[in-house]
Amino acid sequence: MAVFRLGTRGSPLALTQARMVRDALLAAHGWGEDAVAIVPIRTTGDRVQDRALAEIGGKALWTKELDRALLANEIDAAVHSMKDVETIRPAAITIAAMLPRADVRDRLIGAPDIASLRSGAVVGTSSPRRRAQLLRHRPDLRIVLFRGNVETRLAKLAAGEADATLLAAAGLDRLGRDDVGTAIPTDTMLPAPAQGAVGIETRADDHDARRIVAAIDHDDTSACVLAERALLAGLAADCHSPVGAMASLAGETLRLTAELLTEDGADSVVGTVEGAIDDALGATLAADLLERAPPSVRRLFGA
Ligand SMILES: NCc1[nH]cc(CCC(=O)O)c1CC(=O)O
Repeated sequence: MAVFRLGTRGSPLALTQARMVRDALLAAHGWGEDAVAIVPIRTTGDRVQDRALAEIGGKALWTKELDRALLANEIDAAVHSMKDVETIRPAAITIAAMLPRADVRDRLIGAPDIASLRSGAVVGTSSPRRRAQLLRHRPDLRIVLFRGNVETRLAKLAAGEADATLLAAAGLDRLGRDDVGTAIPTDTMLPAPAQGAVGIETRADDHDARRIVAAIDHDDTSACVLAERALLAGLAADCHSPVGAMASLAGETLRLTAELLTEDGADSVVGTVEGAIDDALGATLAADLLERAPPSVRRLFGA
């Protein structure tokens, strides 16, 4: 069999995730080391580090170059942090599998918890969700733009560019930095939709690649993350919107909680739905939230 080519971004976290996918494929198919090749691809999001994501085009920063490589048959599959994958994908690309989800929470680094940050403390983040959720609890905080990969952000913090920052536990753990920061409970900060999930995309018409990748799909993770993504679709939102969402499964029952906030965190709306996996829960919750949202929140969403 030809070598299976796995495209990925080149950041340390992305490469680690690609190796996790490679190892899962080797184990599932009983393949030797050389059966899967990791192909790093540089993305716009990696190149531009100094501006807010929304300013440099917002969408498709992390996926555009990987999409192109996939559609040009330069790779057979692409590995992504599902959190960074646009809500609406090209019809020729399909999400073929997800690895078991890691810790979905955010970790605060620089203070034991949000309440113990000093008055007026500077917190570095480029996430509108984290910013809004922090300001809701602590309107006195000063939020500064923090971008770059996980190591870059930790270095900025160490250099004193901020008093604290927030990072996904999943990314820190995968990089072996499980000693860094304190996890924030999800009822204080609802995570980003799809946080902690690694997904693998293939060309929609590549049935061999789909079958190869589907062998490592973790059903429960896929069900939860697809529900969270359906919510985003119902809101016409993406990973740059101040939205938190988290699904969980208890037996056959899927429970989806989400919240929408204004950018300053002053107004918000939260809701939960429960039902069977194929009950279109994301769309139902999106409609419910939009209906109940204060006008200040509703203005940020909707097609
Ligand atoms: N937007 C960057 C990004 N995309 C995925 C992760 C972490 C890994 C994950 O959530 O699976 C991170 C870093 C962070 O938010 O701290």
